[in-house]
Amino acid sequence: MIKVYAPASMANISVGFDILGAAINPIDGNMLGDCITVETATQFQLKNKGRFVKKLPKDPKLNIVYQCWQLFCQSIGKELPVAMTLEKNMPIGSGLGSSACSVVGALVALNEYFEKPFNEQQMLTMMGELEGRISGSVHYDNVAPCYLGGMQLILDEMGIISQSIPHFDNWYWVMAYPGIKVSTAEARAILPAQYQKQDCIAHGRYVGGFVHACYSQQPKLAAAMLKDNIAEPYRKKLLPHFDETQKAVKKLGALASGISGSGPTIYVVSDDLASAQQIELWLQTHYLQNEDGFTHICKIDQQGARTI
Ligand SMILES: Nc1ncnc2c1ncn2[C@@H]1O[C@H](COP(=O)(O)OP(=O)(O)O)[C@@H](O)[C@H]1O
Ligand SMILES: N[C@@H](CCOP(=O)(O)O)C(=O)O
Repeated sequence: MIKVYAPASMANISVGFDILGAAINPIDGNMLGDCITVETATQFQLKNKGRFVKKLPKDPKLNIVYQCWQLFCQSIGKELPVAMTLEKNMPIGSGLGSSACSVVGALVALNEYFEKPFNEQQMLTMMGELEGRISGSVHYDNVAPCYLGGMQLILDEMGIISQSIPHFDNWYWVMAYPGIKVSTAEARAILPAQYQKQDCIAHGRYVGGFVHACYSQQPKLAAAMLKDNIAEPYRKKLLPHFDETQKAVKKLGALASGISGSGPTIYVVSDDLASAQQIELWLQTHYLQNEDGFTHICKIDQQGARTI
């Protein structure tokens, strides 16, 4: 039997729409991600369990884990009789890469079970295709960090889909999921088809500046560059009182804040644990909308998907 844990991820990180993402890990030891097991069977079976199992599609063939198995079998050229179990611990439509957790967990578990028929690039290509089926277009900024860990910059050139870039070890990422759903496909559909020249120039400056600041280890500059002029102006209306929340966390010492993925989770950066804890408390009281909501103080997860 193989069991794989696939961690939550925050895509975009404000500056890198579709090209930047990081895997995250709560510092209190909680496992924020899906788990998938693969076992021997005489015919294919898929069982679902976990806190968010009720939010999965009713039709089992629409479960992305089933589609992972199908694509894996097609790519290998034969039907593989296995029993898979999805532990759906991640809320769907949360901005924490829930579908990526299932995609990466399922493909890594299958690849491990069958003694690695596919290499890293082949795996990432399959992951991107499956993520694209869900959101309407291929984007690797959740699957790459979830699979490989760390902060990943999507390159998609010369056969290289993604590579990791340095980050700041002392940064805490306070994540707050309010408990409401935002569909990634819908949050992509509301974005403009074209952008003004000055917006493209500013965007290049922000993402280039952030990557430069990460490499040269200038945390203040990096935090100042965490600006989103591509998605945030159009998506913030989907989140509860976003502008007020940003102002409030800034007063509590936040270095930066923004939308995680397509939302409604927000991330807040702090380099001080006491301030991160105060921010978390404020978010628990003011940002969460129902009992499904939660907060976690996280660090960037270096490992990515792993057998447990
Ligand atoms: N195993 C799965 N985990 C998460 N979503 C799934 C899964 N299987 C199918 N889906 C569908 O994929 C879509 C995921 O929605 P999306 O807004 O992209 O969520 P997220 O951004 O959290 O990945 C939903 O329509 C959901 O029903
Ligand atoms: N770059 C994508 C990321 C979506 O992340 P998710 O966690 O909301 O699925 C986008 O912004 O559309």
